[in-house]
Amino acid sequence: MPTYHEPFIGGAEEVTLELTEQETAQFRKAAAELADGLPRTGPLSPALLDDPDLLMDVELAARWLPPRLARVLSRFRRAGNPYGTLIVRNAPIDDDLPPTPADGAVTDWSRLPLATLAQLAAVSWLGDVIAYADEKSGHLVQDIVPVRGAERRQENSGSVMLELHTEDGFHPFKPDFITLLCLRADHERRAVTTSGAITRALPRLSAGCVSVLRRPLFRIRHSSSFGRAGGDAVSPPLPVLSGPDSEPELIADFHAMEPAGDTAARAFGELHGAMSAVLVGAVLEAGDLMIVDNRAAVHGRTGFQPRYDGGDRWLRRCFAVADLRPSRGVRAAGSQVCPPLPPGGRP
Ligand SMILES: O=C(O)CCC(=O)C(=O)O
Ligand SMILES: [Fe+2]
Repeated sequence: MPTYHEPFIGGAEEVTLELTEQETAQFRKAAAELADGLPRTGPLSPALLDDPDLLMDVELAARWLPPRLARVLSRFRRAGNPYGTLIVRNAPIDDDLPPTPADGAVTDWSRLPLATLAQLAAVSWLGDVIAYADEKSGHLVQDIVPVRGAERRQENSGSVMLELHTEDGFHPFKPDFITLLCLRADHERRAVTTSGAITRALPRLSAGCVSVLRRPLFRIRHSSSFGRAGGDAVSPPLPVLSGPDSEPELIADFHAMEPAGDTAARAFGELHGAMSAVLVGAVLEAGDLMIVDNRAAVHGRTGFQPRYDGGDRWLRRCFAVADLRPSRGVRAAGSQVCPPLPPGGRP
């Protein structure tokens, strides 16, 4: 009788940078100085972040990040690493965190200025921040929390195992980098954020499989929030692999991707097996910042048990693209937010 085996998930020590106390203090100082420049009266709306002057200030302040961190981020942007993943430990976050929001969004982040600006500062070393009106209200920094009733959804509001995926693989301006800053771990430390890099999976794939994965035989169903008006939108047929033989780029989603025909389905199954064999991951703790190169690796998460008691797992997510220009035709002037996808999915 076939039995289900949890995939082996390797440790992420090789890609982890643990900041020293001094480095955390230096990072905190840069974020705190930015926070001091924010309006001080009334609630701070997340929409405030979509402001070219503020993002410019963030970029300038990021020059004062600890040099060891800045170097690692800059190198990752330029050259990546074999895991397509970085974990920075001991990033600064706010001391007096509010309860984890039950409904999946914080509309006032006046108690989260440090975490917010620290994350944006780190992101500015990777590229330009980007967001999508279809997703989490277009917030540049988004709250990722378990939502009651959504437990079984293959989305970040769920708490069952989240299948490996490219983030927004169907989107013409998908992110190049995903950053996840943990404010609170799950109660039982069961939620392992995983990633699988194509360069590490590649040696396990047959030549036949690779050639099928390079053909446009794979469509992705849009996440429920995107391009909804026309019903269940799907992407045009895409190749899973593209680019150089030894270091290809990857778009894959083991929940939402539909291979066309048996040959494509077999190749996709082979890729899933290979990815599952090379996974690395970590239970993210408060102050852990995980960064995934969305072109080089897929990511996912093991299941966990939410309690909905205000102390649940809470990550904050922020995306970057290496080049903001390709999306200039769809974004409003001065905004980093892509408008809703039309029903067909293409702007
Ligand atoms: O919850 C996690 O660790 C990852 C969630 C995820 O895939 C995402 O927010 O994009
Ligand atoms: Fe994701």
